[in-house]
Amino acid sequence: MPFDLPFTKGQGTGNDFVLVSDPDGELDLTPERVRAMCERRFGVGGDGVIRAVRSRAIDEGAAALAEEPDAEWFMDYRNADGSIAEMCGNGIRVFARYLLEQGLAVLEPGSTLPIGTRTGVHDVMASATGFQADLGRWRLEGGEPLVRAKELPVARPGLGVDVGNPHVVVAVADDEELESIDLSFVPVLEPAPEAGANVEFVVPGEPLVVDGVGRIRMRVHERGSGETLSCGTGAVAAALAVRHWAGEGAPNEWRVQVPGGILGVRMFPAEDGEHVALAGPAELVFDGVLTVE
Ligand SMILES: N[C@@H](CCC[C@H](N)C(=O)O)C(=O)O
Repeated sequence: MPFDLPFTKGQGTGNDFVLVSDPDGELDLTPERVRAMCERRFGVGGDGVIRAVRSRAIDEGAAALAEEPDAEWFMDYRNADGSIAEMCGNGIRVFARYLLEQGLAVLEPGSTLPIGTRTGVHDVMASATGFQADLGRWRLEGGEPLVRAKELPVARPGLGVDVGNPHVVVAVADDEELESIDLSFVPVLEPAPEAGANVEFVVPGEPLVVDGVGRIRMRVHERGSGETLSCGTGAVAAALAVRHWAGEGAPNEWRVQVPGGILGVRMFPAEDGEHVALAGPAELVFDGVLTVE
């Protein structure tokens, strides 16, 4: 039986999402339904779907509650092709804005909102440009997969970066080369990571550092969504990769320019090792009601 599903459209630096509320975990979010919602001509349109579900209502939420009993809400993120992703850096800021505006959560000035995800609990707080999320620990993957992309003149070595979801960052020659890549075609990685990867094409700034802040330009092809105007975890991976390539003395603060705007990335020491935080805007655009088949 078709049923009505209220939704909110949101975006962060142009990475756009369809958000739905399902507090008791009753919605069967099949890949077909996600694809229909994200379809830009026949549906609402989006790079992904975000379901707000109470952590206690789903099995995956149990780990979040064990880590942080105050993580009442779980961000269930799906890519536009219906696949499940571990994490979404732009999505978590938009999710926080959604919870607050729906009256589902409260964020006192100076406090943090813990949000359950498949990569653990992440604290979100207000920031100058919108929200900042502590995305936790990260790691560089071994190996240098070769990256081929349409209109990229040569295959270039990439650097695998795991920020909860998988990324491969590849530096290209200059802005002209960055713009010329045709990301309507899926970049080819060799060897191909089993679970796929988001691929970030970056141009480090010249100069790289201005007033202590590193600068990067980036385009991205997202696993499960294609080229997007922005990828938050991708910006984090890009900053980590460029800092790694720059070596000793490279900054811990980065400004990443993506087609949809600017994101801030900051690495900082925490009790369990270095964490990385992502800051940027998060907007809700419109509300509606979908008829779901
Ligand atoms: N756009 C997101 C990342 C969404 C998930 C990604 N496509 C994946 O499959 O890992 C972001 O802002 O981080």
